[in-house]
Amino acid sequence: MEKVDHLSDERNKAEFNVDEMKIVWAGSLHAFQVSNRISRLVANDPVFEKSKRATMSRKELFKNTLRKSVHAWKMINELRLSDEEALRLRSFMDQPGFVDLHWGMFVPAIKGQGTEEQQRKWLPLANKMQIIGCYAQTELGHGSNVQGLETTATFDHQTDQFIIHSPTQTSSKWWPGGLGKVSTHAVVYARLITNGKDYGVHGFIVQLRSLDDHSPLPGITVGDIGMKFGNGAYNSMDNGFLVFDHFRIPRDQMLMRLSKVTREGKYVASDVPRQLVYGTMVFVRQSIVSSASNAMARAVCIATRYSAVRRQFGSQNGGTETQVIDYKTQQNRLFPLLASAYAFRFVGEWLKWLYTDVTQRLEASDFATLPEAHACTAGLKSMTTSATADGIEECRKLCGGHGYLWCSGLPELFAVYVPACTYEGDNVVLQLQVARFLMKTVSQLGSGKVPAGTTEYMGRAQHLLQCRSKVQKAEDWLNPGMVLEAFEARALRMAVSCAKNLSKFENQEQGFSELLADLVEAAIAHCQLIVVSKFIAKIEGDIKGEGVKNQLKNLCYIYALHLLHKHLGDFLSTDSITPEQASLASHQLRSLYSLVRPNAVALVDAFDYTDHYLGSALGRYDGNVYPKLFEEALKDPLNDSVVPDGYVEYIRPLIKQNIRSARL
Ligand SMILES: Cc1cc2nc3c(=O)[nH]c(=O)nc-3n(C[C@H](O)[C@H](O)[C@H](O)COP(=O)(O)OP(=O)(O)OC[C@H]3O[C@@H](n4cnc5c(N)ncnc54)[C@H](O)[C@@H]3O)c2cc1C
Repeated sequence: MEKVDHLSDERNKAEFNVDEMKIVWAGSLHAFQVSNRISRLVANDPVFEKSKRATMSRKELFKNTLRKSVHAWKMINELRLSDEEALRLRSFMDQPGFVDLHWGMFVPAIKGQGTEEQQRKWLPLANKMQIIGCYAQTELGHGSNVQGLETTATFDHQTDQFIIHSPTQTSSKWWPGGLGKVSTHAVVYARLITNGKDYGVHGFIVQLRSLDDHSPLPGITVGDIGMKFGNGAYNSMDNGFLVFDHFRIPRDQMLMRLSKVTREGKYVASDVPRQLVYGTMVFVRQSIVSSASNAMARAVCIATRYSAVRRQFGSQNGGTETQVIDYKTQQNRLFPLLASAYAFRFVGEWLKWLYTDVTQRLEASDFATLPEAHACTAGLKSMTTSATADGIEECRKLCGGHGYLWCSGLPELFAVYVPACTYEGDNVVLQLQVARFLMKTVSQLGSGKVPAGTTEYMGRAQHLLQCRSKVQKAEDWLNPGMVLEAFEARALRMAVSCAKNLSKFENQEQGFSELLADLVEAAIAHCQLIVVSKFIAKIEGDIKGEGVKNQLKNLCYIYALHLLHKHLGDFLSTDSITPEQASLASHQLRSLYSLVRPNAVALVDAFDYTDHYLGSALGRYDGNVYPKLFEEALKDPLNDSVVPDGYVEYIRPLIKQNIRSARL
């Protein structure tokens, strides 16, 4: 049968080379080729089928995850996939599971915090998956406040062991992914106590389950914490609890790269600087920012294709109705999200570079840029995940009623994505770390210390505190210098205003608590400036492909001007722009929407997502939405029979007015 493409008209309208844009989106020709090949490999393998997840019981879903994970592992080995290809395969498999934590947290923790000897012992086992690990930090009583953790690791001089213990119910480990049912080992964070002194929280490698029959070792109680938000969704993951009852591990299972305990029980800090741990944190957070762009892109791809297919109102003389994507309200909600997907992609790319830079500097014992790198990754993790979670929900609404159907792919995407606002640091707590860093930077202005990296603009404080925007006509908002100056002035003025208000308090900490909300706003303004500036840097660079750069320029200014519009209060109250300039920005934004409109479908095609990965009846490549919706509906277990179970017991007695015969 000939394939229909309901979106071919849309694709024909594109004013740029989509294949070249695919390469820009992927980051390089090589990255595109890997993603393209691996995503199709996954899509064509029946084991990776995922459309029935919503109707599976928790146990079926969990077993299905085990099956997929082991099948993926087999493919990785048989096809001798590289680390990069294996990572892509797990990501296109698109089912949260224990492997995410094994590769994403357990292995990096050993690499970052283990001595060379410990790495030689544990990494080969982990790399072959002969042991499966998780990352057990959070407890029932404490997550954000890591220093408040209660689990103890007390050194026993006589046996040369640590005794790991959960002294209270609130000290039970609670949340670690992969812990509940699968992991054989964990990196456990506990308070190190030796010679009666508490040295604070440290990491330990702890075996949890027998490698013969998988039963928990004596002294360990472990299980799953129960169902989470949304059907299917994140419930494929066995987030777990863990209670220790005086469980013993050999001394050499303390992760000893940064500090160690000697045979005599002496605590010795190593000469390896503590800051090295931050390198791992920068790595994990940059990968979260990349995932944010992926999740945003998935949601936007679904909403854009469906908005082009869906028609409501506007028919004249029996003609076709208006595509909902042509409504300016739809564009005003959708196109900034499309622009955000690209913006987060490029800032994620830059963060990868930053990670390499930080690592090289750390190796040369240069810690100068670390606080700035740490603050900016924390802030970007927070800002991009919050915007993405909100963006997915907005895309669901953009798809009207059908967006609420499971088979739209959006409810599950939201349910799986939204905890990214909480794990790896609660988003508000992270912005407060950024705010502390900003307050410190402001307080040092004038001291001769020159702000660097993403705070470089603060070095131009004198100018930025006084300057007036030079925007005079709408097109001026397409001038990178003018856009950047408005964002820099706003961010700096908000930070300086917080610093001034803080200085009114005698007690700085009390002042900080009072001003928390303002401080978070200032931190967000700083992070938005980073994303805007990295997008501008991207479009000012060398970009190949007919029309590609033009499209990216349009998206870049949509991203910036939409933020300006959304946070107009900040821009106006800090006097960074005038009300007239704000209205010119809105005018320019509307023109940009018109430029993006004919390219919208091609711009989401550039993500190169397979229908398998999208998992959406609404976002299908061919736009053949309505037959697919029917097909999905008919698959529902309720439609297995025409007359439902329960008819005889309940419906019939009700309509026959014979309730007494109902089996209650
Ligand atoms: C799906 C999922 C997977 C997870 N996986 C793991 C894992 O593998 N391993 C692991 O160890 N943990 C894991 N976690 C736990 C996660 O890391 C913590 O939940 C997270 O760090 C937040 O901490 P919390 O739960 O203590 O939140 P809380 O800190 O209790 O947050 C509650 C509220 O208090 C606010 N708040 C807290 N402190 C402050 C402050 N100083 N100032 C202002 N407001 C504040 C927060 O903003 C939030 O609104 C996972 C969590 C989830 C949801």
